[in-house]
Amino acid sequence: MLISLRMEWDRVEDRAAYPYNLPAIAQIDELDLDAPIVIFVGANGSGKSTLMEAIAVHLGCNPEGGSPNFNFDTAKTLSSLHQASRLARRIRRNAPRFFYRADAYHVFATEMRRLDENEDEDGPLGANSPPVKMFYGGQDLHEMSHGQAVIRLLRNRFRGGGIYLMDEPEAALAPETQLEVIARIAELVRKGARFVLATHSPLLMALPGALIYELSDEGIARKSYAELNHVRLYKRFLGDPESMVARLTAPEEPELFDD
Ligand SMILES: Nc1ncnc2c1ncn2[C@@H]1O[C@H](COP(=O)(O)OP(=O)(O)OP(=O)(O)O)[C@@H](O)[C@H]1O
Repeated sequence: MLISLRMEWDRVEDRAAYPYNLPAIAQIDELDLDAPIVIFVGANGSGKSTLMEAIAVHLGCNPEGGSPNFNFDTAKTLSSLHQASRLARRIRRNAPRFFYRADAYHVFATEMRRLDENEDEDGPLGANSPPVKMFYGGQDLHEMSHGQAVIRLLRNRFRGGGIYLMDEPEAALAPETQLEVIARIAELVRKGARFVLATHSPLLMALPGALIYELSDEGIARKSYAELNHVRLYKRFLGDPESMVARLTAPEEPELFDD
């Protein structure tokens, strides 16, 4: 169970620098995370992945994705947010944990293949451990579609009692698969698992019992599903796509839709 992310502002040298200059991060003193599902929603660049990475590092996960046993990195630079914050939590030392991030998925799948092909190197679970792919349904992740792999991960790898971070899990998923993800996450939560998601999906935002934070230029605020900007925009669009597109594509200055 995650309890909260507490900022230690006295450890921050430059509040004007990334990531402390992001309005959402700047506003945090203690962010309540005490819910079975926590969801970060917000515009591109509002700081969702930055927050997710810091939580992942606190949990001992590889910030580029995977479990604590994975150790690869991409060109992405990790922010210092984890050094300036504390994650209060109550979880078993050996509780399974995993950080799925859509943007690093192919690097993760390639790392799994490399570990399974390289017999001289111990897998992430140590010497004589079974091939890593056995934990993902026995198939090389590169041999399935990205979306199929996400479902495998949720079905075969994630367990009740685990803690799972997912950054934009919807990136590869058809809407009907997102509904399957909702069902599987709800089932795992009933079995004691905990989830933290960053998402743009109005489907996943409807996960029951979720504590939802909206990140924006104004900062970070707890919101109900119906209050979320994303949800209101989707509703307006789907309620009348023709006129919204007509207004956006009109030769005169397009109208913005932020109310
Ligand atoms: N290493 C870095 N150094 C400086 N700025 C960074 C760094 N990483 C991210 N940023 C900036 O911080 C902001 C927040 O990035 P972040 O990836 O957390 O956003 P996000 O909410 O996850 O966005 P998206 O929805 O597009 O994934 C962005 O404006 C980004 O350009």
